[in-house]
Amino acid sequence: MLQAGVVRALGTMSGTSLDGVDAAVLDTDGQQIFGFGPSDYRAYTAQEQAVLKAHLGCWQTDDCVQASKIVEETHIAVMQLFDVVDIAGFHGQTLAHDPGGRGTHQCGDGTRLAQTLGYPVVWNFRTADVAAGGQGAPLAPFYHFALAKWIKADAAVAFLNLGGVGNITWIDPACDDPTDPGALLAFDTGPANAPMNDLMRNRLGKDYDADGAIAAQGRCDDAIIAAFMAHPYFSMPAPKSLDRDAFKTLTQAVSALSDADALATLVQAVVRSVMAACAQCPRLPQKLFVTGGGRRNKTLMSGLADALPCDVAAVEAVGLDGDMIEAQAFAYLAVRTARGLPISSPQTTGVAHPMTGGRIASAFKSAD
Ligand SMILES: Nc1ncnc2c1ncn2[C@@H]1O[C@H](COP(=O)(O)OP(=O)(O)OP(=O)(O)O)[C@@H](O)[C@H]1O
Ligand SMILES: CC(=O)N[C@H]1[C@@H]2OC[C@@H](O2)[C@@H](O)[C@@H]1O[C@H](C)C(=O)O
Repeated sequence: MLQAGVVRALGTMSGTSLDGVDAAVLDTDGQQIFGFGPSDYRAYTAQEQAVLKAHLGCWQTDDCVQASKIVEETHIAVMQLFDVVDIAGFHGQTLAHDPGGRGTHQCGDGTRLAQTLGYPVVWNFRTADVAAGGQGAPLAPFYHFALAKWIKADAAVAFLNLGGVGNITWIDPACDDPTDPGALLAFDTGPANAPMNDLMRNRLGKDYDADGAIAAQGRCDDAIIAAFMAHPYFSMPAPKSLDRDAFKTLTQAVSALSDADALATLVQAVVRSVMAACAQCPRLPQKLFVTGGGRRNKTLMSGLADALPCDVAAVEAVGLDGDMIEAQAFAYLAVRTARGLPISSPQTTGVAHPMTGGRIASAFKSAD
């Protein structure tokens, strides 16, 4: 049983970029943020990454034993570096996501983590929402709402996460609770780093286009962008969510271009999808705070700043750590789950009512 009041929660995230495990400590009561603790990161080796990639699209636990083992062991290794943890949130690795069809699948067993680490671990965050008719994603938005309060935002703001996939949360900080109908609107914007990373890996054997340096040399192919923006996803009303590889046609379309032109085109695809996302927000945010590894891509950041009619800045501008927001989010959601508070709502996943979610794995093996 979690003690009352503010607790020390450790959150972990292994995102769709497949780059590694982020882990971060948050002091919270499940509603307010009281402070940030230490954080750490464990990169996947090229071999581990290849195994995870080979299991993308896998739905059955029995078919992804090797991937689950990698996810569990890397998480345990990084989580063991932290002391004084009251509870942890373990997202796992999304291998497949099809909320309107087969569901959503994050691999990794939270019970193994809890029993090894000796504290309760909340996991399986997305399944209940999908079972109730929601998208199961994005789930960071309630944490983004708490962050808007933490930075004392006094006008509408948005957080844009640029991971493998992009997602945005628009927030009205005048509201008191994230489940208030007008408090926020959140959804996946489109592909972000995943297509660029895949291109870098396949063509140049590198993880990513550091700082967007190669993209900066290229020219965007406008016909490819026009075809990309005609995808029905962009006119679908929010909330909505995406699987990592939902835009395979974009990857195929740039395959005949030079490295620089292909990357410049993929950067522009992100910029245009974020423009479309801003147009779907209830009103223009005064500021757009960018989090996730994509904020380090200078070509992408200057593309966003040029294209959007609002201020664009990395979250570091307001004293936050853009590498750790998602890990902190799962620390926050773990405490909400332990306290019986909702973690999703009609405005975040499209589920009919605010929903609790997540399973709590106890540190102790059950007697049977
Ligand atoms: N210096 C850099 N220049 C360009 N891109 C970068 C740089 N550093 C990181 N990135 C990009 O950010 C990615 C990692 O981002 P992040 O950690 O936010 O992804 P993630 O945790 O998988 O996210 P999500 O769960 O949101 O998909 C890298 O794979 C790379 O594409
Ligand atoms: C199914 C899934 O894992 N989705 C991820 C992915 O990565 C970014 C975007 O797509 C977002 O919807 C989500 O992650 C973040 C942490 C979220 O749930 O808010």
